[in-house]
Amino acid sequence: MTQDQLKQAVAQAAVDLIVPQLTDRSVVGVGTGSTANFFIDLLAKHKGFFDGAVASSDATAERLKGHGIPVYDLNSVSELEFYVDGADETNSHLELIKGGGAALTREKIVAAVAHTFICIADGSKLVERLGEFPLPVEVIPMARSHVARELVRLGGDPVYREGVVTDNGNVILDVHNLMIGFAPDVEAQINNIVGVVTNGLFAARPADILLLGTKDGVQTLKR
Ligand SMILES: O=C(CO)[C@H](O)[C@H](O)COP(=O)(O)O
Repeated sequence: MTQDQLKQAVAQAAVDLIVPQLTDRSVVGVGTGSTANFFIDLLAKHKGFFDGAVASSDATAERLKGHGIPVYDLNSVSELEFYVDGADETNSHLELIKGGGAALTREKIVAAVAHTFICIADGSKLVERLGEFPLPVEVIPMARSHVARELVRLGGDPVYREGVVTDNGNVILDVHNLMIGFAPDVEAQINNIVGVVTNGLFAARPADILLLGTKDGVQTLKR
């Protein structure tokens, strides 16, 4: 199976998991990226059986609207049963690295609100130790150099993602070669640097369910 077929399989598994639990009042949190896009396209076949969605990026909002799925501002939604999103890396504790698509901050916000965070990923994303994928950090533009110096002090090699501006008007530093020991501590330490909006470690709020696409089928891992 190709990587895209694996992504499609996990997207379908997420639809199969959540759709029977949705009502006409349900609002679904939707992530960003190619795996999330497969999910959106498959979820759209069930529109009308749920109320709408909250999007983790402008791109996702556009795709949802393109399918005729109503998109709500998170502030107008009192309850979010599910958040479905991809990841750049996951470990067996369902701690993640996200932000390859620069949407990490809104993704983290929507994940924080949702009761159940379902991560959908092809098997290549499962790693023993997080950190081979450079850790994205969203930074207020004027703080870029300061944050980069602090990240070097933490042992990382930050690289400015040239030409990328997030939906929030900020910039991204991708941190290479960072030793991620206890992920919740590293997440908090980086978020404590003045000028950091957030970083792409999802350890304080990991996924609840991981649907992992392998050549032997979709595996379900739970925390
Ligand atoms: O965090 C993300 C976007 O900010 C994505 O979930 C992550 O980059 C995975 O993307 P893809 O599904 O295209 O492999």
